[in-house]
Amino acid sequence: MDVIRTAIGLMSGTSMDGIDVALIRTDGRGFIERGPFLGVPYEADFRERLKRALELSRPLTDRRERPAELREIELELTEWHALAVTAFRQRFGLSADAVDVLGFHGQTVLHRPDEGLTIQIGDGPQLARRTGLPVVYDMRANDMVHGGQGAPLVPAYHAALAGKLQQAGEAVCFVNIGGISNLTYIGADGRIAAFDSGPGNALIDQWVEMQTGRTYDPGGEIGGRGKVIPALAARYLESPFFRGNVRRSLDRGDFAPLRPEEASLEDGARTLAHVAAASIVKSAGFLPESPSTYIVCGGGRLNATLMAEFSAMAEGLGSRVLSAEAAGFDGDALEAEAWAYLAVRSLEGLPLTFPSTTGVASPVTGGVLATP
Ligand SMILES: Nc1ncnc2c1ncn2[C@@H]1O[C@H](COP(=O)(O)OP(=O)(O)OP(=O)(O)O)[C@@H](O)[C@H]1O
Ligand SMILES: CC(=O)N[C@H]1[C@@H]2OC[C@@H](O2)[C@@H](O)[C@@H]1O[C@H](C)C(=O)O
Repeated sequence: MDVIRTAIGLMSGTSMDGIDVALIRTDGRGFIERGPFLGVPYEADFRERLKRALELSRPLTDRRERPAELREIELELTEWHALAVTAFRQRFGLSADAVDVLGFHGQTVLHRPDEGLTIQIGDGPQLARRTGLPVVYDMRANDMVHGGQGAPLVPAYHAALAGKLQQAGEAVCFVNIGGISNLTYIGADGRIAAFDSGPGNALIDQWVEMQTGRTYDPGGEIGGRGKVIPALAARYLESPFFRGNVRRSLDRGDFAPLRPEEASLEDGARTLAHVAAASIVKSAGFLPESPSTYIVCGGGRLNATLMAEFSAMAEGLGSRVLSAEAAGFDGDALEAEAWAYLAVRSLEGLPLTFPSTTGVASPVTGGVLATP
């Protein structure tokens, strides 16, 4: 029988809003028992530090390079993760020996798949020392070494979850609307296709923050009062990203933010919600077939304006749209759960990525193990 491990996944995504912490028990294959979840938001000052880390990383050409200030931020990020693990353990009464491994994503600070470069900051050995737990980290690198895009990695977990769906026997597609959005299609025959689909919340967040100081559009309420400006939407939707047959993965900075003079607060938020919704539908055109059901996870599912647009577009094409919760999952926890799942797969030497998920030449494992 396969070994079942208890793993905690730690995800700090492109929205840079905090750390998602989730526990699962799994064999890294078909057995998955989902446990608790905790979101640990960053303080405003630290979000600024992360933005600074993106700036500092822009000129880097070697993924191991750490200019002094970037290294400082890496250690601060690692400490935030150690504190998040402590908070999670205390909240859910978990002793140290109740957990077998941590799956540590770190923070992507630069992602240039065309140059074979992806950089995640986060010090795995330091996190292992601070928590006293084994840590699997740096899970994107090996995929790139083998010709993959280095993202998305969550599809392996989506595929495992698909077996639990009532919709089994139909083509389903997980949509993650984070800072960037990505899709995982699982056909009725189990076939997988996955790729980044376009800008998600990051453009909306940047716009709303620039105009109001709030870090996102709560419930999509601001955008709900605006109208779509077609010429601005077209500027994003006519990007070469949506053309050509090779799907590529995205960096947070690949789509330029709106400029203040280009729209009112409300019209900008509405236009960018439209762009996020339409990007998913455009990219879904590259799936093997139109899915019967979309299952939406990530913070973007809480933006009602974005969701109304996406649902109308998808339903117009004959697909049904469900929130992760309606499908029996936790849409906030899913990426962190995935990182826990991938950590266990890494320990087992199982592939994390596949030709149909990242374009890697053949299925490869990944991740580096640090022990306390
Ligand atoms: N109540 C809400 N209303 C509207 N939007 C929300 C709400 N809560 C979260 N969001 C949006 O979701 C974002 C966070 O989503 P999520 O945590 O899925 O992203 P991420 O994991 O950082 O990104 P990625 O998946 O690209 O790595 C926030 O930045 C915000 O834009
Ligand atoms: C390089 C990087 O960090 N990419 C993220 C980002 O955020 C969403 C999308 O772009 C996805 O490709 C990926 O994250 C998810 C968790 C993934 O790898 O599946």
